[in-house]
Amino acid sequence: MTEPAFQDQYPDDVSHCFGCGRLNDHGHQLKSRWDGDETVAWFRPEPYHTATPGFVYGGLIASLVDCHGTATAAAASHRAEGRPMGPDETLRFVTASLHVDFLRPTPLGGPLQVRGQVETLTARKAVVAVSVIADGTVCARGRVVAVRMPETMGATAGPAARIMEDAGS
Ligand SMILES: CCCCCCCCCCCCCCCC(=O)SCCNC(=O)CCNC(=O)[C@H](O)C(C)(C)COP(=O)(O)OP(=O)(O)OC[C@H]1O[C@@H](n2cnc3c(N)ncnc32)[C@H](O)[C@@H]1OP(=O)(O)O
Repeated sequence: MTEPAFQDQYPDDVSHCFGCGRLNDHGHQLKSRWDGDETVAWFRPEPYHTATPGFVYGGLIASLVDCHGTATAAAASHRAEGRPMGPDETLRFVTASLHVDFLRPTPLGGPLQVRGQVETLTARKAVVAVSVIADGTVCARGRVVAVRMPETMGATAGPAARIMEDAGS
């Protein structure tokens, strides 16, 4: 049986993210999982994710790197501390820094593989290298610095909570 995705184990209060929140009907709902010591997610861009005809919009690619990076940080932290992921056991990470190099145009039409590798991990911070691969070719490389989420960013903390509530999510 397939392991549940990291994002499907996030508690409800951090599941509204546009890139990966399972409770965001308008978002990408990215799903990341372990693949040995690396992490992997698959995403098929739609025609409305176009940059120029036939190629994927860079902002979409950046959001895949972002959400796969922070999910990898959370999962790696759980693994390092020997704590299973789950809604009651939360090590939450947000993006402090997001860097993306677009190496070559990313073709639209097929699935993209997003792979993550933890470069460094401490209790408070993870640095994750992420590759975006189309049909075996690395089209973009990114690096995410993910830091433990401040309390002020929880779902009950800001106006976003009210916006999501109003939207019925
Ligand atoms: C069951 C499983 C549960 C899992 C559950 C997970 C839920 C996971 C939430 C889901 C949601 C998805 C999330 C999507 C990813 C977003 O898109 S998140 C949205 C975008 N990000 C933000 O809005 C973050 C806004 N920024 C902040 O709140 C604060 O600046 C931060 C990032 C928390 C950092 O706070 P700070 O007080 O500056 O941190 P500080 O202690 O100074 O630094 C900590 C470390 O980070 C480094 N650092 C800080 N900023 C930077 C930077 N810009 N560049 C490089 N390094 C930096 C520092 O140098 C320091 O490094 P060390 O000295 O430890 O080596």
